[in-house]
Amino acid sequence: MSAIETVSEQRCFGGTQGFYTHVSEACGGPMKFAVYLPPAAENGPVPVLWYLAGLTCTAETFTIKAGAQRVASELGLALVMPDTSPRDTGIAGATGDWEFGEGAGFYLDATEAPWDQRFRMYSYVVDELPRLVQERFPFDMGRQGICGHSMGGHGALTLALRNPGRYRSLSAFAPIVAPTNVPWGQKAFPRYLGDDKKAWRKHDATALVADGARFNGSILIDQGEADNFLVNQLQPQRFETACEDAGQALELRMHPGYDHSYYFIQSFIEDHLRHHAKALAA
Ligand SMILES: N[C@@H](CCC(=O)N[C@@H](CSC=O)C(=O)NCC(=O)O)C(=O)O
Repeated sequence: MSAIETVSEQRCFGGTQGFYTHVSEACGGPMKFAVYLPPAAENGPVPVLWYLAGLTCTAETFTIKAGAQRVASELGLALVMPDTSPRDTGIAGATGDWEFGEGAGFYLDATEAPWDQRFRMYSYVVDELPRLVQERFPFDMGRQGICGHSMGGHGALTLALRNPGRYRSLSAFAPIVAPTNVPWGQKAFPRYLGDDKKAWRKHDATALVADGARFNGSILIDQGEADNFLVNQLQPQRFETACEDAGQALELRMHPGYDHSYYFIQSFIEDHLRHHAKALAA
């Protein structure tokens, strides 16, 4: 595991917004990530909220567009924003398609060549990056939450469901809840994971809940009703039904007029941060 190099650090709401890079073992090359440290971090370890972004996004997208730092500062919550995939992989077919490859890592460890060499975002986000950041930043790793948007919402749900006890709070904006049943997953999963759909189920939040996985707490999901991807790609009712059948606590809030953009995320990010801060209170 290589050292973290600082790209930039700037004062923000009394804390520090930083961008960093390091060489990742899991992803076989350089990776970028962002961290917001609230002012409370000057006095001791603070709880950590992981934010996983969607297709086409980088570590900058949420950091710049969501407007999360003001409330994170107030709540004493650190934010960590990983990139959405390895970059500059040189793998044929890894660029040029916004739904697959670079910028579209789907928070899984690919098992199919050539993707299995670099596209290992599950191990990166669950294992490598937490070990790295806890050495550098004053994080209370006993108080971690996870949130994400769209492909990153899929990441947040599947990582939390697969790692009981790791994350004490869970929320998502417009998540892909059933990738095995929608075009985004049906396009990416055969290439990353092969054709055996049994292997896809542990990367599908709805299938995970149906197969017995649970999150110990209530899951918050916000979804815009004017989201262009709602009917074809997102289908939150699939997850809602699975949670109802399983007795998994879920608050799914539908918002008329809101689309898939960061204007939607900006509008509700404060609710999510407060949801996490409440669950992560010491
Ligand atoms: N280029 C695409 C649109 C891509 C897009 O909307 N990406 C979303 C995430 S979609 C699911 O993971 C996003 O977060 N974009 C970043 C942003 O700043 O909005 C197209 O042509 O439709």
